Amino acid sequence: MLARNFLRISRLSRGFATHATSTPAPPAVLHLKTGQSFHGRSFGAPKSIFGETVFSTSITSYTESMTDPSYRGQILVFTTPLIGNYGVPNNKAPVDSHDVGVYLESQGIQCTAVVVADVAEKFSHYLAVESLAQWCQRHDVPGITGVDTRAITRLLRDQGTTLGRLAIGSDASAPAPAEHEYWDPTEENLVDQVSTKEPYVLNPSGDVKIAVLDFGAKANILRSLVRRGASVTVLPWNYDFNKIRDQYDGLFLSNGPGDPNHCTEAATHLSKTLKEWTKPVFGICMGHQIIGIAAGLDAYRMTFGNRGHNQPVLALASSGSIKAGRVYVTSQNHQYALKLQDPFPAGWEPFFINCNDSSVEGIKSTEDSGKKVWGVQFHPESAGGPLDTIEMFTDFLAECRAVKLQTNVGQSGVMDAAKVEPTLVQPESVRQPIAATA
Ligand SMILES: NC(=O)CC[C@H](N)C(=O)O
Repeated sequence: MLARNFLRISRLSRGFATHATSTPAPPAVLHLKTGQSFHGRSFGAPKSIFGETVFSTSITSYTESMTDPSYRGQILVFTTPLIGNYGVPNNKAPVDSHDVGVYLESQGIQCTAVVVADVAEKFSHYLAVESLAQWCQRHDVPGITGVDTRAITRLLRDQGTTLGRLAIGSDASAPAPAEHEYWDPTEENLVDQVSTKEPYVLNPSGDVKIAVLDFGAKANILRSLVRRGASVTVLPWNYDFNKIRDQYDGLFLSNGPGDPNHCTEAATHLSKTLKEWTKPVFGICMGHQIIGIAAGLDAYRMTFGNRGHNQPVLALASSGSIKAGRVYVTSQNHQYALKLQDPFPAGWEPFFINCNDSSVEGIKSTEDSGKKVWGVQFHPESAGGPLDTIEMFTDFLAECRAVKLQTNVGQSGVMDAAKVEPTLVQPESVRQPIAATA
């Protein structure tokens, strides 16, 4: 009893640790390519970087947002003024064949830098092991605090997502970069940088076999499939699934960073799949955009995108747990969207629409198309954000199980496992280290 209390007290006191530094933080400036500069103080890594400046309206879950691979190349501005007050938990989960070895959304910080009005130097949470500043320092990611994030957000909202430079220390007194010096991450294929290089399998004994095309999958997408009993084979984003599709009961396309138009190779493979294969397909965010492109829709760049955990979407059709006419509050992080066109390509219909800006939030195959395909622009897996649409994973797997049952009826043997041999490697060893983005 005494020992338990002692453990509890020592855990609590660690949670209330303060990390005020004795030396004053170096100066920092956020320059925008459009000519505005915001002066503040540096925290995290003392390193200057370029990136694409975006804002998120999420109130909590800075740890999940910052480890979401879709933020690759981006300078993330939090509209919530106080960030860091619950610190950062340990991110190293036991690695086994059921899990991806992390508690957060990937191995490390994915965004290029963070911008906050007031970084919390004191943090308090029973799981916290370090402050936001210490975590950023350890991952070589710079931050700026003491800037007017409301003013920055209003600018970005009006002029759109803007290229930026975070200048730290002596760089902060240098003039702003010339326009041509700004680095535009969207010119690169960021998906190729974050996708797994080798296939790997999670939960190989699961009763239903799902292939995941990894465009930069958040860990909670993989967890959400595994925890519902699926065996999950994670494939590189440009893997031609058609070569092995007969071995699988369903195909899933993940989220991912950057411009979906860099991933036409995946869309080409997928259009073949959609023409020749009738098993269930589900895509989230980048995955949804790739499904849309394969279906014949266009993806366009939005002015400032949607980033936050409070985005309302209206369901236009019923499917599984989703009821037409209902509004669901969702987690989002995207800059691109599918263009709404009338009519929609034959065999497809809009599934969700955003209540704020009327952008397309989901598409699905029509009942009479003979297909079972769904794409959603938002993140049903949450992490962070509301769980209003989490049962879409259950719906997808229920459809996969139903199709598997039908397929197996009348067949003598089990499916031919010899045709595909994805190597079972522990996720840790296949995840790429976070490369410097400056
Ligand atoms: N979260 C995502 O998958 C984002 C998709 C794409 N990179 C976009 O910004 O629109």
